[in-house]
Amino acid sequence: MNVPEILPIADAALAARLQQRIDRKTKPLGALGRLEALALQLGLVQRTEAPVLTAPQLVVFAADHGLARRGVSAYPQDVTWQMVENMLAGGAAVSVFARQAGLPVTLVDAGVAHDFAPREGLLLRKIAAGTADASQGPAMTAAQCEAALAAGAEVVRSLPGNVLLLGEMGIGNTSSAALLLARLAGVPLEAAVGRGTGLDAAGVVRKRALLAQVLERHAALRAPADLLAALGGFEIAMLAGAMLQAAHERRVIVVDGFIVAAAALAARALRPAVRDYCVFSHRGAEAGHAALLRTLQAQPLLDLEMRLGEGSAAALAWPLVQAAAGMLNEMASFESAGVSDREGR
Ligand SMILES: Cc1cc2ncn([C@H]3O[C@H](COP(=O)(O)O)[C@@H](O)[C@H]3O)c2cc1C
Ligand SMILES: O=C(O)c1cccnc1
Repeated sequence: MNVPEILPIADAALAARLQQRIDRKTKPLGALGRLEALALQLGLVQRTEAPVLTAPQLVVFAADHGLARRGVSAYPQDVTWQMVENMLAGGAAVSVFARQAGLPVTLVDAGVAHDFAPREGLLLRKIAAGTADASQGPAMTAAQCEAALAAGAEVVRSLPGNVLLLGEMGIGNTSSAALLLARLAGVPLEAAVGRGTGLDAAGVVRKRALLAQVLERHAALRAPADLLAALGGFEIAMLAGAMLQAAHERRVIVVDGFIVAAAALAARALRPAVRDYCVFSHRGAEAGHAALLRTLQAQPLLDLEMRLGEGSAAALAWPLVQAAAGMLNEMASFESAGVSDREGR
C-alpha cells in the first residue's frame, strides 16, 4: 500500500486560541479536566476553534487466525463468524451500545473462515479464509498484508463523516495483538499476554509459551510491515490501513480496546503522526492493555474493567467525545453569559 501522508496536528497558535476559548467558558479554570484536552485535540485535528463532528461511523473488522487452532483462545474459532451474524442481527454488546449512542455500524469481513451471504451493513473484503498459523510461518504474505492495508483505507474512503470509531472480532486476536506489542514496543511476553476470552492460569502459561515460539521464529524481522504480516491478523492490518486513511483525511479516530490499540501501534510504526488523530476510549482488564496505552502515551477516557473488544468501549466513549465538542461550541463564555470571572470582570 502507498501509505498516505499524515500531517502532525501540532499548531501552537491554534492551540493557544483553543485554550483561551476553553478557559473563557463559564466554569472554574480547568474544571472540565481531561474533556478540555480532548476538546483541544478535536480542534487541532479539524484545524478550527469550532470542531463539528459529522456522521460518525463505527466499523468492525472481523477475521480468523491460524493460531486459533493452537488453543490460544478459550472459545472455538466458529465464534468469529457467529458473532458477526449476531452483530448483523443487532444482538451483540457493540450493537446495543452503538444503538444507544445513535451510531451506524458497518461490519467488514476482512478474512473470516466462513462464507457470508451479502447483505446491508456487511462489506465483503475477505483476503483469505483466516491467516496461516504464525507458529509455522508468516501469518500473511507481504501481498496479503498490503491488500489488507489497502482494503482498510478503501473502506474509510467509502464512508461519510469525519469520525471513525473502530472495533474488531476475531477469535485468537489477543495473541496477534500481544505479539505486536512485544515486537513493536519491546514489552516482554510476560506482560503482554493475557487471558483474552478467559483462559485459566494454565491456559495463559501455554499461550505465552506458544507465542514465545512465534517470536523466536520471526526474530530476524525488523521492518514494521514485515512484523505486521508475520504476526498477523487480517482485521488488524485492515484496522491499521483504516486508521492511516482516516488520519490522512483528518478524521477523528476513536480506538476501542487492546486489539484496536495494537493496530494503532502498527499504524504508528508506519506513520508516527497517526497517533495525533486517535482518541483512546478505555483502559481494559486485558493484561497488556495498560502497557500498550503507556507506549502510545494514551490517557483513555474510561476504565470499566472491560475486556470485550468489538468496538463496545468506543461506542460507550462516543458521548464523551460529543461532550467535548459540545462544550467548545455551545457552552457560554463569561462574556456572553455575564458571569464574573476570577478577576471579577
Ligand atoms: C462470545 C464472544 C464475543 C466476543 N466479542 C468480542 N470478543 C473478543 O474476543 C476475541 C479475542 O480473544 P481471544 O484472543 O482469547 O480469542 C476477539 O474476537 C475479541 O473481539 C469475543 C469473544 C467471544 C467468545
Ligand atoms: O481489550 C480488548 O479489546 C479485548 C480483551 C479480551 C478479548 N477481546 C478483546
